[in-house]
Amino acid sequence: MKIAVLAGDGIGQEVTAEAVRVLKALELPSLELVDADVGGIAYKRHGHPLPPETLGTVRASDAILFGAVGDPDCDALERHLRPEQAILGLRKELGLFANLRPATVFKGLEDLTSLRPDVARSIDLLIVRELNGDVYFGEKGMRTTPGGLREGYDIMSYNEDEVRRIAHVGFRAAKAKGGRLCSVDKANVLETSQLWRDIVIEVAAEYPEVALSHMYVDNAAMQLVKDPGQFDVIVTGNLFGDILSDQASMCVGSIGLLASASLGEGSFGLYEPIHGSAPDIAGQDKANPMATILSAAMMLRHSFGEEAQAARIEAAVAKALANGVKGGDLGGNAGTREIGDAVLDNL
Ligand SMILES: NC(=O)C1=CN([C@@H]2O[C@H](COP(=O)(O)OP(=O)(O)OC[C@H]3O[C@@H](n4cnc5c(N)ncnc54)[C@H](O)[C@@H]3O)[C@@H](O)[C@H]2O)C=CC1
Ligand SMILES: CC(C)CC(=O)C(=O)O
Ligand SMILES: [Mg+2]
Repeated sequence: MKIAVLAGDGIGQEVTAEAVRVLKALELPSLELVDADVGGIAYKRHGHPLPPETLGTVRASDAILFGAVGDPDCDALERHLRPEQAILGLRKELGLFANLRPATVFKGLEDLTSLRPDVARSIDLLIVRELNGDVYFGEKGMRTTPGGLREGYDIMSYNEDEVRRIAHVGFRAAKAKGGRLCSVDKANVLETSQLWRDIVIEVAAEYPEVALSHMYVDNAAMQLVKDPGQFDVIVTGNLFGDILSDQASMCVGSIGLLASASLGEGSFGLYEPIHGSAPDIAGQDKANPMATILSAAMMLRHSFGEEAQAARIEAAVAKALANGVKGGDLGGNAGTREIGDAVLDNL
């Protein structure tokens, strides 16, 4: 069980340290953790946000525990040198095309979400976000219009195989979870989305037990706060999934609670909180590490088949929250380390 630990920038360092403490406390006999630089810190040390040494470490590992990348000092760099390219590069390079982002409200947090408690109580959602395509990976650049204006462009595209493989992930998840799959697109405007919808409908024929629906992304954003309980699984593209999952985090209380798994064809996976490096609170012991701790649980489940250990971590997080251990993101005053301690105490 060799895990590459890529803590990255800002609160990535702080939250990953707590997840590592939790993993070590499980005393798994074969656990091996190897640190590697990624993001802005890697750029500063090695001249690249995803140095070859880091890729080497990752390729020799069974899974990645990832913190976050992003550093305001690096925002003026050429795009290929910016910290965010590291996470995009890892996802693409390693073929991690399926990003699972569960959003479930923990018992006792129903009053602390951005929704009315009776609405929040119903949320038990999995967002399946495509991670290797869409506008994030299309041709992009700056050009000058015939009229002399500067123009930025980013090409949005999906080919049918890319849609088909993520559709299968969505259908399988929906089958396991409760039977409803909602495919979110913008087929009323975008050709990319029209193909997405056509292919999802094709794939649906293989999953007669799954109730498939389609929703435009603008409506989905609204429905997510109006009645999140209507969704079991949402399958959507890279951009829409990125946005809707940040929104879903506030339906369960905080972005500091949402974990994720990025998977490819095999057991290898990258596990990270859905949030970024949060420069506004970095280095202040204010970050909630629970999303990263829960990502470590997803890693044990998906990459190593350690269901009991994963459930143990999840139960410890739930108990810590039920005991009132809350960071500033949930209106409490527990620090990052204190939250980590509380999870450890409840393991
Ligand atoms: N996967 C990754 O590494 C990601 C990296 N980023 C990068 O992170 C940097 C900051 O981006 P933002 O748009 O500000 O998004 P962000 O997710 O870092 O922060 C958004 C807001 O949520 C708060 N927040 C985030 N995580 C929290 C936690 N664990 N506990 C308590 N509060 C938390 C922050 O303080 C901030 O107010 C940028 O450079 C961005 O590109 C953003 C998202 C994902
Ligand atoms: C920083 C971006 C590359 C990605 C992002 O916001 C995300 O994956 O949630
Ligand atoms: Mg995001």
